[in-house]
Amino acid sequence: MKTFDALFAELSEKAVTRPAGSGTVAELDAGVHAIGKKIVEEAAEVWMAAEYQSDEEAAEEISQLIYHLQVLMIAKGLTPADVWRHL
Ligand SMILES: N=c1c2ncn([C@@H]3O[C@H](COP(=O)(O)OP(=O)(O)OP(=O)(O)O)[C@@H](O)[C@H]3O)c2ncn1[C@@H]1O[C@H](COP(=O)(O)O)[C@@H](O)[C@H]1O
Repeated sequence: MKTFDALFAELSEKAVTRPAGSGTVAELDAGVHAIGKKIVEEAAEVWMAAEYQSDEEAAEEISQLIYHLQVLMIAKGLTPADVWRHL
């Protein structure tokens, strides 16, 4: 099972190596404005799934929101430690 840190390491490497066909690379190239819109969209899907769908579907939407938040962190040059220190 993938952890937050493992996904962040994988996405960070893709941002550097830029493999063909990577959705992460495409999203990074689209820029912070586009990533921000994706985050808002995924956050709404999390809300709807939590209120009206199964726990499994809610968990899947939460995983997608985490993914897009990580892409935004990488686009901004933020590390998990930059975030954790505010918790
Ligand atoms: N965990 C994820 C992940 N979660 C969500 N997503 C993206 O977020 C989108 C969410 O899709 P939705 O269900 O909201 O459907 P959608 O709105 O129709 O999607 P789009 O039309 O916007 O693509 C998916 O299409 C994926 O592009 C993810 N893309 C990649 N990963 C993981 O990131 C890693 C790197 O991926 P690549 O960069 O693509 O190699 C791999 O381990 C992947 O498993």
